[in-house]
Amino acid sequence: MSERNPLEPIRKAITELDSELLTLLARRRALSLDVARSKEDAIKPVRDSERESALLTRLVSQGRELGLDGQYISRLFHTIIEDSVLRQQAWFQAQNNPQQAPTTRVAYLGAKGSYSYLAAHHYFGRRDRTLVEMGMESFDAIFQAVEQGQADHGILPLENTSSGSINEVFDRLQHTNLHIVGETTETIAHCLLVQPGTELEQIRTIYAHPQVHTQCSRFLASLSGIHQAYCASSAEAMEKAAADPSGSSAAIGSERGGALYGLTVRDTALANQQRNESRFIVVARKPVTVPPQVPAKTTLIMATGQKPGALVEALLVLRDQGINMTKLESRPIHGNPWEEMFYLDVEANVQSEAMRNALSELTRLTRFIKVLGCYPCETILPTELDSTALANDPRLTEDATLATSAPAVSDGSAALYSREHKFDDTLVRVGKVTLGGDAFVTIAGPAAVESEQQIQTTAHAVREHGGAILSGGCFLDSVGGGFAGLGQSGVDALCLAGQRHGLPVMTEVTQVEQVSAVAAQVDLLQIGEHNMHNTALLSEVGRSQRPVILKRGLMATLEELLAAAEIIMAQGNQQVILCERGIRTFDSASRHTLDLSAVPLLRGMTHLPILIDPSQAAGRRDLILPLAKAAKAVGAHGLLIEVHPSPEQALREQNQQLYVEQYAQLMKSLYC
Ligand SMILES: O=C(O)C(=O)C[C@]1(C(=O)O)C=C[C@@H](O)C=C1
Repeated sequence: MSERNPLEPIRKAITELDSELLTLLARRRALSLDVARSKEDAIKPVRDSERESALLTRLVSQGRELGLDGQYISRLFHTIIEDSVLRQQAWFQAQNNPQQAPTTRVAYLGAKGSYSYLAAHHYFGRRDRTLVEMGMESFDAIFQAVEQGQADHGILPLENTSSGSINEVFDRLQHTNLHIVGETTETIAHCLLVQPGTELEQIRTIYAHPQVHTQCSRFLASLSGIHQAYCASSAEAMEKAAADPSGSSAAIGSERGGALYGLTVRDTALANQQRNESRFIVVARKPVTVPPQVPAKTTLIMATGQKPGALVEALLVLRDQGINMTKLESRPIHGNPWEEMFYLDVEANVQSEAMRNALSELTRLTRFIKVLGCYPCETILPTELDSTALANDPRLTEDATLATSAPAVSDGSAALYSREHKFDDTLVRVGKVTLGGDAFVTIAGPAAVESEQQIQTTAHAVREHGGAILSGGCFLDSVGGGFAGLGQSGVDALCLAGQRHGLPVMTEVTQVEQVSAVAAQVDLLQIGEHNMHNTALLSEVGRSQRPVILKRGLMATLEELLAAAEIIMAQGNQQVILCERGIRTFDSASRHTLDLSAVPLLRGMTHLPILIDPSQAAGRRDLILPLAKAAKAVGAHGLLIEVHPSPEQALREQNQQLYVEQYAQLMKSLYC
């Protein structure tokens, strides 16, 4: 114990500060309800992105002055604002539906601690409603309990980011008179739960719900000699693991659920996908109305009949009314082989004029149509603070008129990359980042992922100074004995760093066999200059559904680069981003010669986005800043920048990776 710095008074001070923070948070929440009251009078929407942006920008800069990093501030305030939005929405909803009782009987799958149980508490907790819990054995029993009046609400999982749609619930929705009255999206953090003291090697059986099996299939496949047993719910799985007298059973479930059964966490993050989320719907006998201040979602089912173009015609109705569709799912119709029922989620209030028009038109076009419910949209996407949005983008859009006559492919039709095939610029979405629009996007990271620590530190710097995507090589050429990359463990470390720092991630693939596994993990793939002519690799990436950066070969003409892009696109993948990274010329003053004229030329020849990689072109740090500025000036859509926490100790490319301070300087001069 330190006499000079005794612990207790410091802890006391922290406890007092934390209490103050809580008081302030409660005051903020009360104010947000005052805002709701004011918006009710003015009929203003709950969400105001401009206000959020202004608020966050000020908080991030104020926080920086106090030594707090921007990522931390924006994450913290997203949670606070999300609470504010959801509380306001719940308040509006209660105003609009005053008949709601303070207590509600909720039917959910499984017993205490199941994911549905947690979702029910989360959803109704926001509404200050007291729950009478009714754990059920099946989805059908939930529907029946609400249909027959034993329960007021049912909560049902509808889809999951790893395992997809829950067909049983979709199918049962075809045959119920219940209404969807709400939704909630929950993070499903699967943990391996055991009795206290049980070690991994003692486990003989793992219990889990079949959906959970699917979501954790990769983790489960990595185990050998362990019996994997299915359960009707995660709660039953936990019950079984807790009741095993030998203590050699484990369950997959949530940490909070496990605690209810006296189980402890042995392993975490078991799901195949980093973002493992489930969307639940809430059903009731009576529909609710959603006030105009609250963003609404409407779910409908329809059968269009089997004439050509029937579905397209129906979807065009939505487009014509300016209604955005967020989900389209099809399920067989029982008794009508090969006929499909379509489920649609649209961002519209059923009482709005657009939706009323759409419904009356759709009634004319479909064989069957029914609104399953209109309810408040509770997926609150964070307002992203994009430093690029602050930038004054001087791109030369008129250069698109440089279009050369579009080349054709062998059957005479226009090449897929050409402006003749598609005149408008392609926008490629990578997570929440858009490449190819007006924004100038910087992708940054080390030449190679060297360790977890190195990529975490770099990710922090990339994010803190406004980088949009984190990059890092994992499979590298080792010509001349250089560092060949960490392979799969590098990809894992890169993804973890991206996840922690809220950045999508990009890495290069060099062999056909890597593509499907890497594409399942990262947000953006890259084909390096040495592989621009590797037709097998181009085709394989073309079959994947990940966007891909295609780098120009050292000795390739622009037409050859575009021909390589065509190979990818011909396989189905239209999300190709081109990258100029220097070509071989007679002059060795810099490693390669950055061909900046490629940018305006390519902008005429293709609709695909174009990036510049000044790090690889120059091969030396001092040229990166001027070349990056030039890239922006000639109309590139963004940059690839190499940055390393200590470049002199880098395992490769020591001369071209920026120091973090240089990277910060570069970002400042590009964006501020
Ligand atoms: O200022 C408002 O309009 C609010 O509703 C408050 C608040 C917030 O919590 O700060 C919440 C939601 C809006 O999108 C913007 C800000």
